[in-house]
Amino acid sequence: MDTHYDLDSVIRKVPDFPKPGVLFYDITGILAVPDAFRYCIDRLEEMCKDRSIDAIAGIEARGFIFAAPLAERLGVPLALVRKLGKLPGKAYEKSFELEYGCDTVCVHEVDVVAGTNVLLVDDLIATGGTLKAAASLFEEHGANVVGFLGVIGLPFLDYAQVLEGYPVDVLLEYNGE
Ligand SMILES: O=P(O)(O)OC[C@H]1O[C@H](OP(=O)(O)OP(=O)(O)O)[C@H](O)[C@@H]1O
Ligand SMILES: Nc1ncnc2[nH]cnc12
Repeated sequence: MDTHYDLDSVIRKVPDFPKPGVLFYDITGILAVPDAFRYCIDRLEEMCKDRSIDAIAGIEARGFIFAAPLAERLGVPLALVRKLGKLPGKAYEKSFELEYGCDTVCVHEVDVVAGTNVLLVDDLIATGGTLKAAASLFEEHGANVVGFLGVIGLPFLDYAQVLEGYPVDVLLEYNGE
């Protein structure tokens, strides 16, 4: 078992960013402390033990930071779920609503392999809209979404309801101000 690290102590809380009324949970504080970052990846890896995972999908941009080292540790391919206009190859697209806006996610068609088990990874899960849209990119083309992993969960924004039916795991939860 890894030594516990108090992640809350390094996550900065920024009121009214990027819009009035939003309390922003800033993971850059985790990245500034190697022990904290390593602890996150250790814990995420632990959560993947005894699960059948063929690939990791990481969500742009902050999700990439955690998804990439996790995929490398597990020895599985990493698919990048990117915002519109960023992928050079042929891509599937899906639009969705955010806590503070609207967006479109895309994935290269070649990274969606029918019949494979994909685990989706992000830094933070709020409404669950991003992950739900990302999941549909895979499921609509024959891949299985086996669950979602996040560093931070905001359950008061009801992601559990949006992602109902899937395993959802986070390292720590915040319940609003
Ligand atoms: O559960 P949801 O309500 O969908 O919100 C969570 C998403 O919002 C944030 O990304 P953001 O779109 O701010 O992009 P960034 O990672 O590029 O900063 C966060 O990194 C998640 O991807
Ligand atoms: N409150 C929040 N803090 C950081 N990232 C977010 N993504 C969506 N909501 C967020």
